[in-house]
Amino acid sequence: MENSPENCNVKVALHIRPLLRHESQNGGRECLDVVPGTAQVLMGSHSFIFDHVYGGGGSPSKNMFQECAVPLLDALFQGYNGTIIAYGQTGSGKTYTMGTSPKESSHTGLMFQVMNIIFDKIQKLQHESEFQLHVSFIEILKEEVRDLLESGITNGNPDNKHPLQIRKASDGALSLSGSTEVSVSTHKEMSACLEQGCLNRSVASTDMNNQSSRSHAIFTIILEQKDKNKDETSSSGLVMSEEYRCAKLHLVDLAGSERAKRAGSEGVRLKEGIQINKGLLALGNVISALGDDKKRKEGLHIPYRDSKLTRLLQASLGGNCKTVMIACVSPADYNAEETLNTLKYANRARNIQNKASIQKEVFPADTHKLRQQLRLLQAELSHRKEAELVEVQDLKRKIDRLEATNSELVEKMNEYHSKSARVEATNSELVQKMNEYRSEYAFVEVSNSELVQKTNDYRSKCVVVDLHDTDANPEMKLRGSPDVEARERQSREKIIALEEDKRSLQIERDRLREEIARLEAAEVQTMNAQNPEADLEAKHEQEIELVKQKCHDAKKRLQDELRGIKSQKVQLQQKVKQDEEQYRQWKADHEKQMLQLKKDSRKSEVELQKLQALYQRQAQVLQRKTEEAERATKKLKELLKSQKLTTKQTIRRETTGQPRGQNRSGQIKTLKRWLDNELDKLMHVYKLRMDHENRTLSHAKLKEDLSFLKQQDRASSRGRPAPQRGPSLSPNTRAVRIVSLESKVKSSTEALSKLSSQIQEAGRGHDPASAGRWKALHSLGDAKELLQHLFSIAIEARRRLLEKEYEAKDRHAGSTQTASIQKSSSLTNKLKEIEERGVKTARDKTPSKRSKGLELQPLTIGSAPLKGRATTSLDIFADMGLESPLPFPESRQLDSKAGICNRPLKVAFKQTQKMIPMAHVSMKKLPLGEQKGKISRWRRSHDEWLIQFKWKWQKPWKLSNLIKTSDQVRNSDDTLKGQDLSLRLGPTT
Ligand SMILES: Nc1ncnc2c1ncn2[C@@H]1O[C@H](COP(=O)(O)OP(=O)(O)OP(=O)(O)O)[C@@H](O)[C@H]1O
Repeated sequence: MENSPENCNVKVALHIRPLLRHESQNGGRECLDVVPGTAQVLMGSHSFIFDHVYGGGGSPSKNMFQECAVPLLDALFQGYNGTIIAYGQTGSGKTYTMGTSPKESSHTGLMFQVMNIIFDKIQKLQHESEFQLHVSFIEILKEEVRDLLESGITNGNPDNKHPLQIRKASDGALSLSGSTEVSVSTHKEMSACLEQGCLNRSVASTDMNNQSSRSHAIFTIILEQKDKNKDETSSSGLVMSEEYRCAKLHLVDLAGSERAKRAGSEGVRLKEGIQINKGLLALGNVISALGDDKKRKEGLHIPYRDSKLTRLLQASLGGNCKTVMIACVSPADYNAEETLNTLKYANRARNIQNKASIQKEVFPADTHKLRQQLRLLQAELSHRKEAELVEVQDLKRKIDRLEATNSELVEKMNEYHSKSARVEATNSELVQKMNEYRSEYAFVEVSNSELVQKTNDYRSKCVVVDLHDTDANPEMKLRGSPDVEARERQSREKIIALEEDKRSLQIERDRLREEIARLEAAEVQTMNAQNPEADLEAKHEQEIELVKQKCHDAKKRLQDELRGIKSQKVQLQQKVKQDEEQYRQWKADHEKQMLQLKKDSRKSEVELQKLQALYQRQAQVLQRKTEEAERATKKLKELLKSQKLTTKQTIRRETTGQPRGQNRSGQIKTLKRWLDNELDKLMHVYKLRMDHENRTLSHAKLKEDLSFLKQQDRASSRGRPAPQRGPSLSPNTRAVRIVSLESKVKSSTEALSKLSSQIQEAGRGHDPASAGRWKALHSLGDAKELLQHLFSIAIEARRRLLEKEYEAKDRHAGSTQTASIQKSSSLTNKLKEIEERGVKTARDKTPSKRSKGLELQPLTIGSAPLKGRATTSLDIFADMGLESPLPFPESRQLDSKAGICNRPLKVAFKQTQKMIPMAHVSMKKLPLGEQKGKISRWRRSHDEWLIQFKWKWQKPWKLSNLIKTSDQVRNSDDTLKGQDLSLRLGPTT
């Protein structure tokens, strides 16, 4: 993924904010001085130099973006990771500088401007590259990493969310598992993410800062780009691979260090402050370790793992990143201590060396598509999840509502129950009262009837008394008695009272009746009132059942969908795995092809070198041959000269009349020498002609090969199927071979023309049928001597011919023998196999019969030498169905050596082969010189044939060895021949 890293130091800029109103009101004075026109800051006796100083007499703050952020943005588009870290005590202006505040004022901060530039750049470069942007926003609060873009966090209350885990990838890069990466395509979308995160960030008021950040925040912009012009296109037009650059820009707003006392923090704020200081301390330690040259060189441990903050900033501090640290300080003198600390750390951070490299990756074409697909699917999945979440929440809300209604109803029901109990109690009271009244009424009735009875009795008694009185004492009646009157009055009063009682009792009875009726009505009403409640209850129960059913259905549906999503996820994972596998496969194939190509090119190079060596050697051979031919021509000339001289001497002798018998033996010798010379010359001409013929043939062959290769080359360059003959060659090999063949053809043409001129020169005046050649013969005696000499030469030639015939016969017999041996050996092998199979079957059946197989061992052993012998060229020819042009007499040595039996005797006798005694080897009969000549002739022709064969069939790089050995043989032959020739020519020349 990465190319060679580039060393770059962490750039440090100092940002001095102005004195705040409350600071100046509290009598705060500025304690920092900036040396004008430089980036040097003085604080008391301390002096610090930074890369840039903004504010407080340094460069204006507005320059900060151009000088600190723009280079990082340029690097981001080149593929480098970048980080901007704002560091400093609480209230020193980090959030203000970075613009990580949800307020409008954040628009002056770096983040807002970074976004502007990024989208401007994308707009400008969109014709060259494809871009994709993602953002993530996290905070480290109380040593826990939290996602600020996760849905569900509101107003910095992420307590209900799980903290993110830091994971280390196989390449050593750290990542946050499960952090939200939002794809953004517009400035608005990105700033919305920033705003959302800022709102979710933990902020609280302290004595030092009204809006103090309680966490370290990291806003990451991930820029993926694909160069449109850098696709590698294959000949078929398919895109083979794509180059991707994926770089990240981290914008870090740290929480400020604070003193609990000055910040006035208690409780939660105090705990937060402790955690913030812990993280910053760890960061300070890392900066110290990295900023200390000595420690760094000694390779001492860097305590990245001491806090989450340092772990996450590991790449930015001493890693693969271009980093700018903005140290924010307050100029107020009562913050001097903290400011000095910040300056010290910032100064140390300048020594930190990062190794930034371009985050480049080459993917196969479909990876991009797959990534997009994956992204789409992930988006769809999250969309679905969200939709499901909404649905579930709806259902939950519904359930809550229903449950509330249900509880209300239950409450009401309970109320009704208690009411009805109360009513029942009242009812029973009433019933009791009614019964009481009834009993009272009954009693009243009884008393009433008693009274009526009594009244009636009285009345009747009074009537009886009156009648009696009137009858017995009329005077009394007249006078009237006071007792009777009193009694009468009493009775009347009694009656009136009773009447009165009766009336009141009747009234009471009526009232009670009314009361009873009312109570009965009330009871009926209560009964009626109880019934709707039950209805309502039943209704509610039904509703609850319905809702429960709905919930159950929804749950089931959700479970099904979840299952579906899970299976989709599994499928996706499998697909991704498959794609990865395919990619791996492709990569492996590609690497294999690359290796093969490298191997081929290496081979071609070696081949080229070998062919060059071969060419040089051929050139040497040609030169040698030319020299040889020149020597031969010279010799020929000398011979011609000597011949002319001899003829002249003879003529002179004849003309001067010198006595012939004087130097007879000398004359005869001269004649013989002349004859030998004549024969040699003729033989030389024949040899030259034969050479010419052979060379013409090989020249034609070379030309044919050359034209075929050229034809092949032309066909392959036009993309047409090339005509095939023999093994297919790579274009490089073919080109090399064409060049070598062309040079060969050229040299062969030159050699041919030289040969033909030599033939012409040597053949001039040497016609075998020419009668002029016998002019030197003057007498029959001379002729007889010459004839005798010729006869001995002819006899010698015949003898040689005969020997050759014998030799040919021997060879024929030898090859027949070899064939029969091979046949018998194959038969033996077959027999062995059959027997072994039989033995095996028998062994499988009865293990005791195993020994039988061992009896056949000699046969196997017998054929072993044949099998085990070294492979010769003859075997190769035999394998290929070819015959050697001159079979080497070694065929006899296949199974037997002179006088030595190389196989078990029994087997040797069984087979038809013969042992060849030493004396029978025809070569042994020949004189040493001739034998050498014969072998060397055979070897020469064999080698030539072999070279031709190898040219045609073998790999060219094996030729050099062959030619080497062939040259060696030839050189030794030439030496022998030279010796032979010199021996023969010695006395003549
Ligand atoms: N360069 C500046 N010009 C004017 N006002 C500034 C500047 N820098 C900071 N301030 C003001 O100082 C106050 C504190 O700033 P800020 O909140 O950015 O500090 P901080 O370092 O982020 O503090 P903390 O670490 O507590 O979050 C704010 O009211 C801010 O408006």
